[in-house]
Amino acid sequence: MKKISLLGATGSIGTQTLEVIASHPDKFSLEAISIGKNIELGLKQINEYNPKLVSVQFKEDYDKLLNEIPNTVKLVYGQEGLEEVASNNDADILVNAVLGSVGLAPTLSAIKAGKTIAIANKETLVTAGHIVTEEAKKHKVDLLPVDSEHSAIYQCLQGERLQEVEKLILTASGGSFRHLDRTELKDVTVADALNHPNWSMGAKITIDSATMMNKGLEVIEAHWLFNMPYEKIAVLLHQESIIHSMVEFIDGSVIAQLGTPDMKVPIQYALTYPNRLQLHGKKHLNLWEVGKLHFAKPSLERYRCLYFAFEAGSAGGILPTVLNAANEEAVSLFLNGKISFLEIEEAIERALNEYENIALPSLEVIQHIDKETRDFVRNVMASK
Ligand SMILES: NC(=O)C1=CN([C@@H]2O[C@H](COP(=O)(O)OP(=O)(O)OC[C@H]3O[C@@H](n4cnc5c(N)ncnc54)[C@H](OP(=O)(O)O)[C@@H]3O)[C@@H](O)[C@H]2O)C=CC1
Ligand SMILES: CC(=O)[C@@H](O)[C@H](O)COP(=O)(O)O
Ligand SMILES: [Mn+2]
Repeated sequence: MKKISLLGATGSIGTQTLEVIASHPDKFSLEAISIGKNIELGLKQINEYNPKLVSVQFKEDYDKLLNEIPNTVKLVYGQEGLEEVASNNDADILVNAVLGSVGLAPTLSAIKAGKTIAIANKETLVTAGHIVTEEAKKHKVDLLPVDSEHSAIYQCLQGERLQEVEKLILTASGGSFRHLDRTELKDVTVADALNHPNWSMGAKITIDSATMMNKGLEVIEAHWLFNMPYEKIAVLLHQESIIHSMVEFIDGSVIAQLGTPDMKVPIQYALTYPNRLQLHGKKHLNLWEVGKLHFAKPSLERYRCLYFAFEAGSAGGILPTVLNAANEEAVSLFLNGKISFLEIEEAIERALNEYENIALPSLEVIQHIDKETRDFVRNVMASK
């Protein structure tokens, strides 16, 4: 029986993780969950899954929930609550499916507690990849990718040697505006941007897919997870999202991982690794029905965010932190109707131009610059 704790239980990855857990009650049990603002769903999850430890984001919700949950459940809240769910319980594995760089401190707590981490929370690796991977190495903790592309690459690399890799090829759907050129992006709406062609996901990552910052963050995530230089990471437009990513080797062989777009596959693989389990209710890929797959080279002029991510990632230091924080803030402003779609990339470019680089930033510096960048983006976009 594998004991699981889950950060971000009420989100898109979180709810799918709970479904995977529920579908194999003989294999998995749930120890602890964190909930953000969605207390109604969180309460349902507590009653259905009966975790021993629950964290909520806000003190007001903590006070409210105390009288509504069984007294066998320990309730905690805030940043410390996230860290407790990540580390202070009997779980063997933490699924980190929280959104944003708020996931960094709990990830480090889980590593120090020796928990294996199934990581969906890519912002944590982008903002502090050198610290997270160093700590994981030091504490001999496995970081198992949940992101579909990185899970695909992880699967392609089984039994292979990293030094025989020529290139990691991350596939990208192109997002909700892939059929539009830049002049047509001026007046696109939030509702249009949230309409991803292939995946049903949380709002922030869906906007990231539309700007292609998602792929940019994934390039940096791949750099850290697979210890691969940026020159050996490439992005390929693939509109069907059936090939989840590929690895090219020095002899010219290319190994790919394919499947229908369904996040339960990489979630479950991270929970069962190195084994596999039946995935209940899944429609398997039928290439006879699919017929054709399409590929194209993404233009870095069209997808500015992908360009910024390659630049910031390659420069390293504090710039990936700035990139991530500026993006988180700009996407939030866009979702709240405060800025336009194209202003997301404008905000990120301004933030990147604002900072002198700092080599090998400490955790404290990262946390400071993360906050400062968010303030900068809010102020600069409000004063336009
Ligand atoms: N969705 C997908 O298919 C994929 C997602 N990912 C990555 O997984 C992560 C989660 O994405 P997704 O599930 O789509 O996101 P969602 O927005 O659907 O869910 C985010 C979760 O985090 C919680 N949360 C958000 N902010 C805070 C906070 N400040 N403190 C505590 N909890 C918080 C939310 O709580 P609440 O809703 O209760 O407020 C929710 O449980 C992201 O890093 C994303 O890039 C990677 C690959 C695919
Ligand atoms: C499901 C998943 O892993 C997402 O990150 C997905 O890749 C988004 O799709 P695109 O970024 O390719 O549009
Ligand atoms: Mn992905």
